[in-house]
Amino acid sequence: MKAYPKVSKICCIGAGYVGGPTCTVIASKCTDITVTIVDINESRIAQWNSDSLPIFEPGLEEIVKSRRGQNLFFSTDILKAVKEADLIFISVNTPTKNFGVGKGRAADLKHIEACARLIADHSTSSKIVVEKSTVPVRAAESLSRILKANTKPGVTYQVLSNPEFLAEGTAICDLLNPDRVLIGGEDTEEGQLAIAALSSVYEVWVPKERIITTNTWSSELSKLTANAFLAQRISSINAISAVCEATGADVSEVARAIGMDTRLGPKFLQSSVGFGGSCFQKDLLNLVYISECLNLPEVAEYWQQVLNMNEFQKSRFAKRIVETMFNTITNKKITLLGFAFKKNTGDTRESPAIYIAKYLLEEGAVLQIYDPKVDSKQVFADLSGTLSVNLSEVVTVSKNPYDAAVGSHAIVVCTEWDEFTSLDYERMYSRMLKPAFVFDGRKILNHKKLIDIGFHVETIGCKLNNIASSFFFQNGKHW
Ligand SMILES: NC(=O)C1=CN([C@@H]2O[C@H](COP(=O)(O)OP(=O)(O)OC[C@H]3O[C@@H](n4cnc5c(N)ncnc54)[C@H](O)[C@@H]3O)[C@@H](O)[C@H]2O)C=CC1
Ligand SMILES: O=C(O)[C@H]1O[C@H](OP(=O)(O)OP(=O)(O)OC[C@H]2O[C@@H](n3ccc(=O)[nH]c3=O)[C@H](O)[C@@H]2O)[C@H](O)[C@@H](O)[C@@H]1O
Repeated sequence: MKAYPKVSKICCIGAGYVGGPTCTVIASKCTDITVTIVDINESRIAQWNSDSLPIFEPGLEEIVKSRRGQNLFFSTDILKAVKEADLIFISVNTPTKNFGVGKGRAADLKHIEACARLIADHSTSSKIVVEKSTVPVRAAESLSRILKANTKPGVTYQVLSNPEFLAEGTAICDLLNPDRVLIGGEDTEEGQLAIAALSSVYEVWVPKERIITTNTWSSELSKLTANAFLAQRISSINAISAVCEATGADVSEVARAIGMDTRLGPKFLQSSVGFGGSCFQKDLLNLVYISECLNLPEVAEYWQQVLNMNEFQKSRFAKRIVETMFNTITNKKITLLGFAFKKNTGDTRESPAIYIAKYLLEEGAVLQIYDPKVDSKQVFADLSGTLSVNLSEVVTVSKNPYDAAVGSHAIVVCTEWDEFTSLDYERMYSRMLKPAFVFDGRKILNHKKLIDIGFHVETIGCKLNNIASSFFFQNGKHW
């Protein structure tokens, strides 16, 4: 068996949050490889080819602009790119199934299967096919079977698992300097050669000791496990935040104290309004479903609890807003700062802000929303559908935070954007009705300073000494 020839043409199917940045970085590091990123979504490809990229990711635009048209191409001509490539990444979406068996939990693999069939139908030369999307364990088996059942004479396939661990908002740093690159493949000579071929692409910039290889199933399961552990840490600290609120302990102090234990480490201990993003919930649901299918109900229940705790955290926070504002927010204007699921991204998928906004709207509030990277079209799309209110009458999306505060009773911080920490809160306060409330769902603001200004401040995981606002209630004075 000969080694695979050096990879010279890569096709990436799926120009989303993973396919776009991942293959852009490959193109920038491996200038001798032609990288073509393809998608069925024509407008997305048009945006990748324009000055206004379809996703915001710090550092991405510069790299795209430096390689686009050189060795990096964005195209809707999927067949051409597939035919020409010797290595194909499948980076399509694998959302939670919303119909049929496994509805609401299993991963929907229809896009992966469509790619497999397209590759099998149109390939006239051998390919390494790489699962980049997050998939259930043993998905590569189905992929392999579809490819092999439809193989043309003289064409062979090797299927590898190469899950992506980048986080949005830090994708480019994560890709340039990954903790590890994981490649799973068959334990056969051909499988090992395919692993070596993909590894050689990463070795251009990733130290070899950080490229780890496993069997295919371990690689697939490691991705689900990594996300499950990360989400579990957030749910764990959020569970403790509820205990803190009931006892007078402070979750930030607890997180600092436990995080200095080198066995635990300080990362992913930021208590919040709850985790969001397109993957934690989806991948946990998938792990729960797989465990149930494997007749492991105790395992399924264990991981389900991480999700339950996240729901509890979001609803606790939303209820607290209403309770604090005298148990009624009907017709009250509330300013939402942040709509993205985390800072440095415009992505709103599963954003806790959507949950909070819907809850407040159901309670009769009027929302004035500001997020530096989420436009009003996206906000209205995310809030549409489930509510019994006429959205355009009760939601305004502002271009700056000061406009969003005009006439408002409360500020609710849903996303930890850095710019929210340096706003002029005296100016915000002067535009608001009194008493003016701040609900800091991300624990990023200077609470003491806000209380000194006159705000009543509530946050996650600690009781604040709102002396200034108690004074207001005692004296009934208008501020
Ligand atoms: N978003 C993230 O930060 C991360 C996502 N992942 C995983 O990567 C995968 C992709 O995620 P995202 O990039 O966020 O999804 P996305 O929704 O942003 O992008 C997926 C793209 O695939 C395209 N597509 C779907 N079917 C296609 C087909 N048959 N032919 C051509 N294009 C097709 C869609 O039009 C879409 O543009 C998922 O499995 C996800 O779990 C893994 C790590 C990080
Ligand atoms: O598979 C995926 O999609 C990716 O999912 C996450 O990345 P991402 O969702 O982009 O962002 P995170 O930084 O993990 O944040 C997820 C959510 O948890 C929240 N979070 C994070 C950390 C923390 O300490 N506290 C906390 O509430 C964030 O605000 C956000 O809402 C993982 O971190 C990536 O490794 C993984 O590749």
